Amino acid sequence: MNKRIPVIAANWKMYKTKDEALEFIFAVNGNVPERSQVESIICAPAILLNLLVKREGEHLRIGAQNMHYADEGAFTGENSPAQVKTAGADYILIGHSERRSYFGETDKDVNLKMQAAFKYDLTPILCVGEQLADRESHQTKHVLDAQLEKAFDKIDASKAVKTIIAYEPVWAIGTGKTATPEMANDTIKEVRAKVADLYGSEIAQSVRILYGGSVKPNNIHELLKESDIDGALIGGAALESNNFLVFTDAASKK
Ligand SMILES: O=C(CO)COP(=O)(O)O
Repeated sequence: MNKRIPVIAANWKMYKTKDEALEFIFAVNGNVPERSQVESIICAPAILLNLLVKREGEHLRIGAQNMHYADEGAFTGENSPAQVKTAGADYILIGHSERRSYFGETDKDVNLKMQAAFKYDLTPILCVGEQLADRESHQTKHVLDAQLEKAFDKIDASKAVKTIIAYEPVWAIGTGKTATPEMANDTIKEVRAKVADLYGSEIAQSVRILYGGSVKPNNIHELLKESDIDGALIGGAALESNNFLVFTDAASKK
């Protein structure tokens, strides 16, 4: 089995002005580990993509947070996959729980975006996660399996293996409640088992699966010690350049 290269992805959500984005990128560029050690990614608002791409150093990469699945069309306010790609982004967040809950994104939309990502050679960071009520009623596995099955519909194995999956329990996002490292690892093992179900164990062992939800500089090390946690997708704490470097440094030691 090849070693899975850890991934640290910042999800900036709707934060940072142009000047704040520039300040961040100048602070981290040149200080992130080599890409052979860690994939360091900033998922930025679409309007900042090009600005950041122009300044990304050798080892930092830029991703978008959302796109439409259509090639083009009359969809006011949306960005197409080709626009994201030609802005220079390499990654695309798909199915973040905030997109699902505030913007009505369905599993069908998620699947169409997955297909569009591969069509335009963007690496998807596919977000899945259960609500608190799902966990309390022991439905976590059922909910995650359904999200994964639908997201990977019509995606062949050669593409699936390139997908980065982010397991983000919805109850842990922005709440300060982190899943314990053991709980996160156990659930990520279930996610990996579902990928094995869909594509076989070799592919499941190669796919990177991240944890997301209230990751902070003081819990990243514990999380990364777990066998199946291949990195993190981080919101609030990754808005600080110093923290981002703590995260990428921690991942370089995995
Ligand atoms: O939604 C998240 C990353 O996509 C997690 O956000 P927080 O790290 O702020 O909890």
